[in-house]
Amino acid sequence: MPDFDEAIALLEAAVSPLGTETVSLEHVAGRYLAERLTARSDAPRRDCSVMDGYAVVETSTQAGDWLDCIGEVRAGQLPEQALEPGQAMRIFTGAFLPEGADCVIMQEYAERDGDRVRFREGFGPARHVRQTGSDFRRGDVLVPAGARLTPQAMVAGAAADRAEVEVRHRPRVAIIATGDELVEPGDAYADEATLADSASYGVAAMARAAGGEVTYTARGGDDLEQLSQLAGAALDAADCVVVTGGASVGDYDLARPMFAEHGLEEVFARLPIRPGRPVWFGMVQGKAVLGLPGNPTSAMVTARLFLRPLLACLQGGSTASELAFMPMVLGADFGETGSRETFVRAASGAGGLLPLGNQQSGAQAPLLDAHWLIRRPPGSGAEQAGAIVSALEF
Ligand SMILES: Nc1nc2c(c(=O)[nH]1)N[C@H]1C(S)=C(S)[C@@H](COP(=O)(O)OP(=O)(O)OC[C@H]3O[C@@H](n4cnc5c(N)ncnc54)[C@H](O)[C@@H]3O)O[C@H]1N2
Ligand code: MOO
Repeated sequence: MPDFDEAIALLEAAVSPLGTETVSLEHVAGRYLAERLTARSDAPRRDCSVMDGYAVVETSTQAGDWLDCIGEVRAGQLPEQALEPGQAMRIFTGAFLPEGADCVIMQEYAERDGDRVRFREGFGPARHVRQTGSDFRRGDVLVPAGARLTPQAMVAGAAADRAEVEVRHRPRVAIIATGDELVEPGDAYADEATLADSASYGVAAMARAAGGEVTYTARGGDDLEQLSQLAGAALDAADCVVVTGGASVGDYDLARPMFAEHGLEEVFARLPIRPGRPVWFGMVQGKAVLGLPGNPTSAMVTARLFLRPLLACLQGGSTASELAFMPMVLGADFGETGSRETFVRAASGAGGLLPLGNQQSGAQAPLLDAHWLIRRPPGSGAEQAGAIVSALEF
């Protein structure tokens, strides 16, 4: 049985990125780049002012001395003349410095008298100039291929000065919830034997947030023939299929059997992790199929640990960027976590991460506060508040 890291490596090796398309910059937020975006010019293109004020030659400017004011320059204009020592030019934030100038004095220090200007003590020493190329140079890679266009990356992407960019297709995701007891939320209260299907709503939301497009959803009872039909329809409608429930070893656990006649090639099934031991992954007709445990907390933890990396791989991204565990301070004591590698659900508090009191796989309400997963190696002992733990944003 592979461990968690080995399972992720197996998943990454099995999945190839989807094709690409050219999309206008306006519509690429959240998409993964299929090409790298390089700078077409320096930024700034010339030395420019970061303040509203006066451009001067620093060494020839003393507090109290009058300078000749020779015109002005605004953002979007090229300066019309060079500056000599003893002169100043009115300048505004973002405007290019005239040739000869090397410093901008904020207008708050200026006393203007017609064509003359002088400055009060205390205007230095900051020069208030952004140097040519101090942001980036022509030819620099601003966003690498495989990067996701996050809101921050959109700024760099747009600064690359391209109207259209090549991105990966969004993965079409099918989600099938299995279990006789499941009904659509809204229908459960009237029948005691039923349960609102909650897990697939969380999984769908996570798939969308990770760039997926949910093109097919279905709920199936514990009936192999019916489930097999749903599996076929899901494979037709999507690039990858997620199944919740039916993953374990019970007589009615049919998630893997329902893909058998479609040609399931198992990559892994059952992992030594908690929660989520029954998680499984395989390829069917070249499409990825991920099986998550039905217990809602287990489903969401395994969706975070496997679905997000899977969707990143399909979009040309890396599993590593989705699984960026980081050192975090523990805000409260907690006990030993047992022989399986454990992903403890935690809230964030002022003093660090706070493991939730309810760590049951079937928990639903506590997920609201579960913003972190603390990764505990197999056999980890008790830990005290203040310890540094490895954690992943959930
Ligand atoms: N003998 C064994 N029994 C179990 C094992 C095992 O190794 N040996 N593993 C346990 C573990 S761990 C988990 S996790 C569960 C998950 O198994 P399944 O994936 O087969 O899940 P189900 O049996 O279908 O459902 C479990 C639980 O969750 C509820 N559920 C299912 N789907 C949803 C949904 N979409 N929304 C809300 N709730 C859902 C379902 O009613 C059950 O209560 O198996 C253990 N058993
Ligand atoms: O592995 Mo299950 O997900 O613990 O309850």
